[in-house]
Amino acid sequence: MTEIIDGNDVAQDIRNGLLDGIETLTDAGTTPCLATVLMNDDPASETYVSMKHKDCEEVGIATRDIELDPETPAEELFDTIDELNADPEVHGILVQMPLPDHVDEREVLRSIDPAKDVDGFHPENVGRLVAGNARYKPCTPHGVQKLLAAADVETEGAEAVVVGRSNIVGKPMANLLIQKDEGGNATTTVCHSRTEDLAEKTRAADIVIAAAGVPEMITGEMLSEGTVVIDVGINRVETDEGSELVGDVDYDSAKEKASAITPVPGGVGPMTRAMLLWNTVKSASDVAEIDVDLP
Ligand SMILES: NC(=O)C1=CN([C@@H]2O[C@H](COP(=O)(O)OP(=O)(O)OC[C@H]3O[C@@H](n4cnc5c(N)ncnc54)[C@H](OP(=O)(O)O)[C@@H]3O)[C@@H](O)[C@H]2O)C=CC1
Ligand SMILES: Nc1nc(=O)c2c([nH]1)NC[C@@H]1CN(c3ccc(C(=O)N[C@@H](CCC(=O)O)C(=O)O)cc3)C=[N+]21
Repeated sequence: MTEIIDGNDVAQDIRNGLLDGIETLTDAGTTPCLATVLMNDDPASETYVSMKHKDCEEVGIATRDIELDPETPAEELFDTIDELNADPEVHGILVQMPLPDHVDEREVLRSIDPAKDVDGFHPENVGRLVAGNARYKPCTPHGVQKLLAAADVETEGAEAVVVGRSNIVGKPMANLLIQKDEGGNATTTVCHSRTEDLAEKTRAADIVIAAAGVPEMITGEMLSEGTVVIDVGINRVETDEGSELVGDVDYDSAKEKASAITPVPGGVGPMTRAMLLWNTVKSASDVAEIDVDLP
């Protein structure tokens, strides 16, 4: 039987596991607070940001909701980030990607106070992650680690294949998998668009993590029996019945081979949001100098 790993369930467990810590911090006068900055008109981004706010509300994390017109001069975005950096009540800052073309994404990531960079995208935090001294694990790869742990998948000694090498998913995922740490110690191969024979790599894997942004590209035919399949992809495709959300994995054929698999939606997506809350609580706990148990 193939185990369907339910990301909504695991994410709910994470949120529940944060409640005590949030209460402790709030009672001590430090209510964790996440600020989001949205500067694009993409309806999907608006949906994700509003889901993040709803999650925060559920667990008692305060929020700031900043929306800038996509035409806004870059200077104004930097002023906004500076204000949030300086605001002692704000513990996490998330600037929703993508940004408009006239805004330099790297400059934005550098401008966020690394202590409030709950995405973990600031170069200082990227460096710390690579050096094995992470301050914030990036939310999506961290969420994948939690999903694997929840499904009792042993990463130590496993052959892991990550499909995709982006800065937000593929690279940090591979970094976590090779860490000498729980949820790491995997022998990890990173594949990308120039990989010669992808199917040869995925067939040799115990764990396949698909983050290519190509709808349903990983098929059952590319997998060996018993592989654990984590589908990070979120692609909106048009079908005869209207628009539909699909992953990077061809779910039906992959499910025939996999020992465990994540669905889309309801897999990695909710975990990304849960780990954002996790990082925000960690930030508040660091500021308050109060240790709280994190799930
Ligand atoms: N569930 C969640 O919470 C999140 C989901 N996502 C989703 O995950 C997916 C990946 O996102 P992201 O990393 O930002 O995407 P990017 O487009 O930044 O990166 C995609 C990567 O996949 C590689 N790739 C593209 N086509 C192929 C191919 N045919 N074979 C092998 N590798 C390929 C690219 O290679 P190259 O470098 O050579 O171009 C690149 O490294 C998207 O569907 C996105 O929507 C993203 C963030 C969070
Ligand atoms: N600074 C920044 N940080 C991000 O973490 C970030 C970003 N920018 N830009 C966009 C991507 C994408 N992303 C998702 C988060 C949650 C779901 C999610 O919750 N998905 C649900 C619902 C999907 C739906 O119904 O639309 C699911 O898969 O079940 C999806 C995608 C975070 N991103």
